[in-house]
Amino acid sequence: MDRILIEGLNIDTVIGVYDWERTITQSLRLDVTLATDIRPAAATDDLALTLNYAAISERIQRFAHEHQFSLIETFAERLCDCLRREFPITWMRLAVRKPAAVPAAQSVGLVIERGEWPDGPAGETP
Ligand SMILES: Nc1nc2c(c(=O)[nH]1)N=C([C@H](O)[C@@H](O)CO)CN2
Repeated sequence: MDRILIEGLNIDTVIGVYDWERTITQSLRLDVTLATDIRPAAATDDLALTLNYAAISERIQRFAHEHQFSLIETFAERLCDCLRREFPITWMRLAVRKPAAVPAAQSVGLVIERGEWPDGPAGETP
């Protein structure tokens, strides 16, 4: 199965469990993988037949400005729900990194996968 990628998307949002974190915005860095068959769009050169990575990136930025979660877990789960409701995404992987959270670490974060992996050649895995 083909994949559309959005890598290293920086977003600013209110996120964190501590009082001081509720008064500031912090950066998260997102990597998004979206399973799709690119062949209909490639055959017709038509953006409407694929997942528009620009529109999805804008939606992610808007989502980040609209919400103020404590945990990156909640941010990730709710963002996947939102994107899967609004775009024809059958399967996605989302990595959320919070680079400034642990100074001794380059970044901390999580990866989740949601949806059904589309049928494909036997043995193919995400
Ligand atoms: N699994 C998680 N652990 C922690 C989170 C989180 O969102 N998920 N958040 C924090 C604090 O907000 C931290 O980022 C402040 O530096 C701690 N652990």
